[in-house]
Amino acid sequence: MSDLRRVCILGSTGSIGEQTLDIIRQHRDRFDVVGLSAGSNRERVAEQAAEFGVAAHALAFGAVESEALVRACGADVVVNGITGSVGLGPTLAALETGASLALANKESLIVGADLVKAVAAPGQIVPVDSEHSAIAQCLTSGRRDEVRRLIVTASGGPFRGMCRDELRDVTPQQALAHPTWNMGRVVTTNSATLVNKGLEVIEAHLLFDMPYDDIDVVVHPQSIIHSMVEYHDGSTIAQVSMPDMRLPIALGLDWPSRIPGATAPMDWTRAHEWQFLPLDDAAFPAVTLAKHVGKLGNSYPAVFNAANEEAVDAFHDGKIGFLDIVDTVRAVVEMHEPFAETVTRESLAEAESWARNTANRRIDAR
Ligand SMILES: NC(=O)C1=CN([C@@H]2O[C@H](COP(=O)(O)OP(=O)(O)OC[C@H]3O[C@@H](n4cnc5c(N)ncnc54)[C@H](OP(=O)(O)O)[C@@H]3O)[C@@H](O)[C@H]2O)C=CC1
Ligand SMILES: CC(=O)[C@@H](O)[C@H](O)COP(=O)(O)O
Ligand SMILES: [Mn+2]
Repeated sequence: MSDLRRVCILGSTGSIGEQTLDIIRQHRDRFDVVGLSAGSNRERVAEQAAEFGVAAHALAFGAVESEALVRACGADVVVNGITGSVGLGPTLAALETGASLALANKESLIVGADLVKAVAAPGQIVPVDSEHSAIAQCLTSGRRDEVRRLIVTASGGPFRGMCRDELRDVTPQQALAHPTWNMGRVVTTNSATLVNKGLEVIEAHLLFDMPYDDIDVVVHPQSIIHSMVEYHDGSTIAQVSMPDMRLPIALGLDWPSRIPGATAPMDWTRAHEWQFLPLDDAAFPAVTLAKHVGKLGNSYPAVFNAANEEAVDAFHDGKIGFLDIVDTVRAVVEMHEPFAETVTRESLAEAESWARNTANRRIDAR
């Protein structure tokens, strides 16, 4: 029996997926790829399968097929790098198999919070999102009952420093020019609106059981400090590294072991400065809105996310302006009434479908 760690990569053709394969390419003596899935990019998946020796029956396309793959491939660790709330089924499937879940697909945890937490064993979800990986690393410095606050850092995105009026006419191309990270289209747009930071506050609450009022956001344009934990003795522990997702992905593959050379270390011989700024809530209200839906719970976070996914598409299709993204999300959230007292897969699907239709009706009426 081989002692290689068996890895299944969902969303293998995307930014997270490709970077996961980069790490495995350097460490073939530690990892074996046993499954690959994507949305539609068959050509790239075929190339990856040939390079990593993955059998044709261990390739899947689409969310439902990814779920079946996870159940069949016998992975020790499943990397969920799918984009969007379609990642929920695969996340639940991975947890049900008992595999470790290296979670980049934050949407699945946020929309399916109660369902995901009901099936996840303690420590089974290893966050790959850079801020949450940072917090997980910082949390090893003290006891949980000694933690006072989590401080989630935000780059501020490409429009940092702009007021609402200046944001009105920014273009999709400008929104995709992230100052520090090279990522897929949805998460990059969400960074520009700060919806990503809102989702990350909910993600932090769910992963680390911290009350919303003890989770702060601070703008740190350099993306070198990936987040921080403040302890009750006044000490703050920060995780510092270059903005390179290969570090949190590598930790996700074999937590808590570290993989040598996952990223280039900081160069401390060079002068550089770090800035910390308060969030401009008037220009970027998405974080406050996300905290509000997080506190409401039930299907509200799913509705927030689904409306945002529709609005992001509409923005890139030229149907709405940049400010309309969060305005649409807010309007849909304000109209929402949960379909059930207790969340189920069915009630979530119903709420998401309602949110998408409501968002699109509002978008089309413009
Ligand atoms: N990129 C990053 O640095 C970071 C990303 N994340 C999170 O990781 C996730 C992935 O982001 P990112 O890699 O940037 O996104 P990308 O858009 O680059 O990649 C998305 C991947 O998901 C696949 N996919 C899309 N739809 C489906 C579907 N219905 N079924 C199966 N697979 C599907 C795509 O396949 P195809 O190519 O065939 O369309 C692609 O492989 C997101 O949740 C994001 O928020 C979090 C932190 C950092
Ligand atoms: C790399 C990563 O984790 C992204 O989710 C990142 O957080 C985006 O940066 P900002 O949302 O801070 O602009
Ligand atoms: Mn992040």
